Amino acid sequence: MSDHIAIVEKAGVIEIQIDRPEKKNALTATMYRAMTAALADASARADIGAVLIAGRGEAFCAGNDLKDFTAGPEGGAAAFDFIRAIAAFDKPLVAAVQGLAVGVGTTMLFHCDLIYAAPDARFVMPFVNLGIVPEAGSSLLAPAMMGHAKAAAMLLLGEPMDADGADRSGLITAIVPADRLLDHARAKVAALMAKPPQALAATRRLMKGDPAALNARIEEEARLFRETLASPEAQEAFAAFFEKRAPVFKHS
Ligand SMILES: C/C=C/C(=O)SCCNC(=O)CCNC(=O)[C@H](O)C(C)(C)COP(=O)(O)OP(=O)(O)OC[C@H]1O[C@@H](n2cnc3c(N)ncnc32)[C@H](O)[C@@H]1OP(=O)(O)O
Repeated sequence: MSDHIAIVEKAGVIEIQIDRPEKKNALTATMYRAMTAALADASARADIGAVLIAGRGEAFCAGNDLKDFTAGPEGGAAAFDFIRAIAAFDKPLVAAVQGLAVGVGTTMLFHCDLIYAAPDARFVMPFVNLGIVPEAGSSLLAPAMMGHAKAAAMLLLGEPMDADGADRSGLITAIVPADRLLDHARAKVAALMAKPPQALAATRRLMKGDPAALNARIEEEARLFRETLASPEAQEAFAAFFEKRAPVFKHS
């Protein structure tokens, strides 16, 4: 359970609503655990047909809580459990994204089937800037989805991508006006729920293909992520964030 994750269940759909607007919906270990539990629940129950992920407030999700990353060697463990759960999730996943989607706020979307974004959506994967490496299989999925050159601007330079760019790159399904975003995403979930479930599940499995390469990449990323998290580069990047200053990286 988490105060900052609301689980809303209606008509065979579980909605995971990220609800920590004062921290731009940054995810703590407790929040990841609540999301992972909701996915496990949705997967296990025959009466649940789909999951919708949304963020309350002006941002979708500012990524991992950076304070949690400084919490010792276990920093990031709950995040990787969530990543494994969402990558292996076996029912349709729909996301509604407004405002910022940073780090895992973007990379979780690679595992969603339908992604609707408000015009102000901004997608950022700033791992290199933080002295760490990409996660959730994004080092494999981002180049595959948007091409190496666009993925490099996001993953090597840490450049943001706006809603139009994300629409052109195939990162999202469609742009929807902010005031209709959640209703639109819910209507698409309802449309999925009206489909023949066996055919829908089989089609989704076929579209995802053999998961072996993705799972291997997620684990390789996790290993490097743990290593880099403890590096002086990452420590400097996190300290700079909380001290509200630019980081200084040493070249030796
Ligand atoms: C396995 C997963 C890996 C990852 O996800 S790596 C990615 C981690 N995420 C980040 O690096 C994003 C860090 N946050 C930011 O860069 C900025 O924030 C934003 C661009 C998201 C928003 O900027 P602005 O609109 O100017 O808001 P603000 O004043 O910086 O943030 C409002 C409050 O939210 C806190 N906050 C925002 N993001 C995080 C975070 N990721 N971890 C912890 N706190 C965060 C801030 O510190 C501040 O708090 P206060 O009002 O107390 O100063």
